[in-house]
Amino acid sequence: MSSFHATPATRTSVDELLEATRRGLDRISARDAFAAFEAGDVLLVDTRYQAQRERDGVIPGAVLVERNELEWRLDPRGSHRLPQATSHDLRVVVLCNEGYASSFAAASLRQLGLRRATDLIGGFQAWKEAGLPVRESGA
Ligand SMILES: O=S(=O)([O-])[S-]
Repeated sequence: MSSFHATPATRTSVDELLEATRRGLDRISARDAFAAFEAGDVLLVDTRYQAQRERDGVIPGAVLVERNELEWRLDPRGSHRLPQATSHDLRVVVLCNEGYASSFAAASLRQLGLRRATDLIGGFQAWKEAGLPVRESGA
């Protein structure tokens, strides 16, 4: 009977992977993201879970896309794309709760050709702590 032995070619820790991923992103602070959002220059994409949104609120004007749908909703060539996802030049700022998962998410969008995709440093928590606009989820 044969057995399967997976031998990883390399072993990278998640911290190393995160650091390497972030080298390819020009991450943005909450205040700078807000300014760009106010200027109509970014699409803010909130990938937090519904439970997090219900607990902490949402950013008015941010688009809600759960992480598992992100690539399908943002690919400008995809049949399931958001109406806003019309160009690879779109400046997308992905946010999660604290700004970890969003770095991997933004890197994935870059692989789709969204060359300006990045993520929000500190995530929603940093946004809220900076006193930037938040409203209740569902309000
Ligand atoms: O844990 S997280 O903030 O990266 S979603």
